[in-house]
Amino acid sequence: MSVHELPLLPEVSQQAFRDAMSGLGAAVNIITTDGPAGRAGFTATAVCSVSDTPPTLLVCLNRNASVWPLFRDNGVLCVNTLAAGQESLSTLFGGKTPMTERFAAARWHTQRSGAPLLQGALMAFDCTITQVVSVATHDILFSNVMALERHDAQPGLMWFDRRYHALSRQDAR
Ligand SMILES: NC(=O)C1=CN([C@@H]2O[C@H](COP(=O)(O)OP(=O)(O)OC[C@H]3O[C@@H](n4cnc5c(N)ncnc54)[C@H](O)[C@@H]3O)[C@@H](O)[C@H]2O)C=CC1
Ligand SMILES: Cc1cc2nc3c(=O)[nH]c(=O)nc-3n(C[C@H](O)[C@H](O)[C@H](O)COP(=O)(O)O)c2cc1C
Repeated sequence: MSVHELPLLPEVSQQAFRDAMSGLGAAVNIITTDGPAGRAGFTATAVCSVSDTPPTLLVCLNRNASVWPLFRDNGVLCVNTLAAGQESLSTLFGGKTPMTERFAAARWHTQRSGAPLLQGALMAFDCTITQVVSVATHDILFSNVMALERHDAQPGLMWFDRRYHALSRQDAR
């Protein structure tokens, strides 16, 4: 049977999709930017490795987010992967909190792109945005990694089943 002959099925609802996606565990990241448009950051689990040559990752950003125009205009970002114990930062950057309040809760420095790197993050990927593809409600920000910082002796942080879980290295057998 070709794809054109498949019977018409009812659409998968937004809620059914979200419920199913809640079963895909993911790392928790704070994505930051800075530049002519100003400083901004948001929490994201939709982050993925794309290629190692050149080192490329992607971040999915909802175009309705208040931070969206700042990422578009600055053209740089940093993926700060959170460690266990940094859950409150994730909540702060994932809500409706004013930007100054979000950044006041931690210490930051810069590397090559000028985007803020979080002191004490598990990993920081300092990037230039190389390509933006709009799909449905989100923009996919393809980004070239220009510099890296690692502090990965700490336990990791996962978002799974709509809550945080600490992930220790000893569990990985
Ligand atoms: N990719 C995204 O834009 C994500 C957005 N969120 C936002 O964080 C808040 C809390 O999320 P949860 O507690 O996990 O419960 P939830 O029921 O809103 O989401 C469950 C799962 O569905 C997916 N999801 C949620 N909203 C989405 C969106 N607008 N576009 C694409 N995928 C989406 C994510 O994988 C998420 O973990 C919600 O406001 C949600 O919209 C959370 C995770 C990813
Ligand atoms: C655990 C978690 C994961 C999230 N992942 C994403 C994501 O991958 N992409 C996205 O656009 N928004 C994601 N969000 C929502 C954004 O963090 C939120 O919309 C952002 O802080 C902008 O909010 P604002 O419009 O109030 O500034 C996530 C939120 C939480 C709590």
